[in-house]
Amino acid sequence: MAAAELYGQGARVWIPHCTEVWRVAEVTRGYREGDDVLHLRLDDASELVYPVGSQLPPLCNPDVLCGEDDLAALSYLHEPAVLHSLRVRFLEANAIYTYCGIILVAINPYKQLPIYEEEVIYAYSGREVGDMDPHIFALAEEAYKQMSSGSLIISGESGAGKTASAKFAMRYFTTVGGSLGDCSVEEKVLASSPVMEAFGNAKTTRNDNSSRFGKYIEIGFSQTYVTGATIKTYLLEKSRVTFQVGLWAQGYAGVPRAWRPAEVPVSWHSQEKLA
Ligand SMILES: Nc1ncnc2c1ncn2[C@@H]1O[C@H](COP(=O)(O)OP(=O)(O)OP(=O)(O)O)[C@@H](O)[C@H]1O
Repeated sequence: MAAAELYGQGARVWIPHCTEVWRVAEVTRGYREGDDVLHLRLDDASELVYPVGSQLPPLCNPDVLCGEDDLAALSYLHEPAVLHSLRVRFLEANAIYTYCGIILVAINPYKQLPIYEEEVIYAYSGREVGDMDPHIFALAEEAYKQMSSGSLIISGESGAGKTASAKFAMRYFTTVGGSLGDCSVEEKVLASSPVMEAFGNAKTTRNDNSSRFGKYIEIGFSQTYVTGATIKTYLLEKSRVTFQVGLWAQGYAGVPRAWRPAEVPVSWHSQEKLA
């Protein structure tokens, strides 16, 4: 569709904003090919002449699509549309999960929500993705069905909730899979998390219980029963190696070399301290 049609009078667009990140504005004078400005009215009724440069601002989706549980259903899929949809779902419906095609986007609610109980697990068991609200259990069910080839890749910035999501998925597998004979296997699998965290986690400014390395967790099944799990660690990010601030300040004096962060020479730390 031509730009003049899309940016006609009354069309709504997103414009960047210094504190709100994106703000909605309405086109007050239809755009014509070659115009170098767009006449807009913001939601507080103030008028704005917006320089379009080489790119027109992103268009808003129709209100009816707001809060859709799959971002792929949006007419316009761009940063402000994604952020707005996730925000509306989170604030208005307390919905922390949203699909984006086969990907599940999760927002860390930083509080316990009543959506992980056993009855919720059984509600998702045997269902197809899309039958129910987006949920980590829906993806876990999908992986459980595929069994031999299913993997869940959980990524996100520090504190996003990767470890928590992995634990919810493990709880799902051990609940729907149960175990054959030795009924404590699933408890052992779940109980491995605190042990791993005792060795491998540390408090950072982003997360009180931040993982220092990635984990590849392989859950073994015999038919549909959980028989055990193996955890391989990987990606020990050097930037994630922690140290005590006091030691930093002393330039690691007296600290064995093996205990110092390897990637930064001690002298650098000393200079940093002096700076
Ligand atoms: N769905 C959730 N419901 C409630 N609390 C959550 C949820 N997801 C994460 N949290 C909480 O948020 C905090 C950070 O989560 P988590 O440790 O899983 O982050 P992470 O992505 O693994 O971080 P890092 O990369 O630093 O290890 C934890 O205290 C966790 O309990």
